[in-house]
Amino acid sequence: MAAPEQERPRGGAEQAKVEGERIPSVVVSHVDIRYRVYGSPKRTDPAEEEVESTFRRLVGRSTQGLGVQEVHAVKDVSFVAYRGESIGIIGRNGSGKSTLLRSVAGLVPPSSGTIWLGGKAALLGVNAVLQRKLSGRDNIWIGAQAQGLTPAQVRRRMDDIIDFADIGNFIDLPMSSYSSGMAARLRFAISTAVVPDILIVDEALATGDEHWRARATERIERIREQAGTVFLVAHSRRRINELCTRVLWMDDGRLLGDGRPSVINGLYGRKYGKHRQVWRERYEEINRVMQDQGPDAARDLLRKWEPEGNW
Ligand SMILES: Nc1ncnc2c1ncn2[C@@H]1O[C@H](COP(=O)(O)OP(=O)(O)OP(=O)(O)O)[C@@H](O)[C@H]1O
Repeated sequence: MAAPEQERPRGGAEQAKVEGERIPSVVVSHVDIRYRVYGSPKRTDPAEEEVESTFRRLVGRSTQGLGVQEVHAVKDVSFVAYRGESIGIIGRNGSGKSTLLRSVAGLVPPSSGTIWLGGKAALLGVNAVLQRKLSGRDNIWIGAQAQGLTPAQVRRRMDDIIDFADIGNFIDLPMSSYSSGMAARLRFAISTAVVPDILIVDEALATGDEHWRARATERIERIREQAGTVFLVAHSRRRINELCTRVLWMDDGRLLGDGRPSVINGLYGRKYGKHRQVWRERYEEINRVMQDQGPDAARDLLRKWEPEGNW
């Protein structure tokens, strides 16, 4: 793995002295990512944007509008991640967290700048592709082999993966019959069956009950201990505090802060204050309602909070 000019270590023994035994796993150097979009202009009110983004994510309905524009989602971001770190990404909706991590996973090419990886990166996101028409068991076959396991290895690990996903008899039904929480659990179980060098988790922990969260947390912790690097986007600062050794704070596409969770979360809380916290809690509540009662109930709740919204 090459290092970019400005971050190039002095090498050999000198590097070990300077950085201890830290081994870089991801180097992101001056990365910019732009999307071309067809639609209405971006909302500027944070509350509106939050509700809209949540709604889009939950019920999959896109907003309509005219015109072509460019969204500059990630702006000149640079950092180095090391093996053994678990790094939380925080920032308001639309600040570029997912885009940055999708780019680290190789799914979105940077418009400029460079990303070096010291190993294989696996994205464990809400958008990971599984086959909805196939059963959970079939998806394990395909998904685990796609991650590099041999058929014999999949056979050996099958029970463990099924056990971890904890979806009972649904394992032999098509995934189209799964609740979003069940699908997320299966996805998580498949993605973590192989310990990747770099694991990227995008909000997977936001779905599910306390019991599931505890198990998922334990699994992430185990992967982290196995010397990989974990990136985590979560909408709860408590989760980030529990799981991460370092936090990157994205704001309007830029990397605004990088440091220990206690320090960065403190700053973040002061910047966004109470209003922000209210919407974070609402976000979690709407996720729960969506999962337990479905999209109609979620829409009712959104209407109650934001009567002016177009739900
Ligand atoms: N596929 C896409 N096409 C066009 N624009 C996109 C696409 N994905 C994201 N964007 C835009 O890029 C910007 C950054 O979005 P991104 O999803 O990376 O932010 P985020 O911080 O992860 O947000 P959230 O917390 O809502 O998930 C936003 O303005 C978003 O609308």
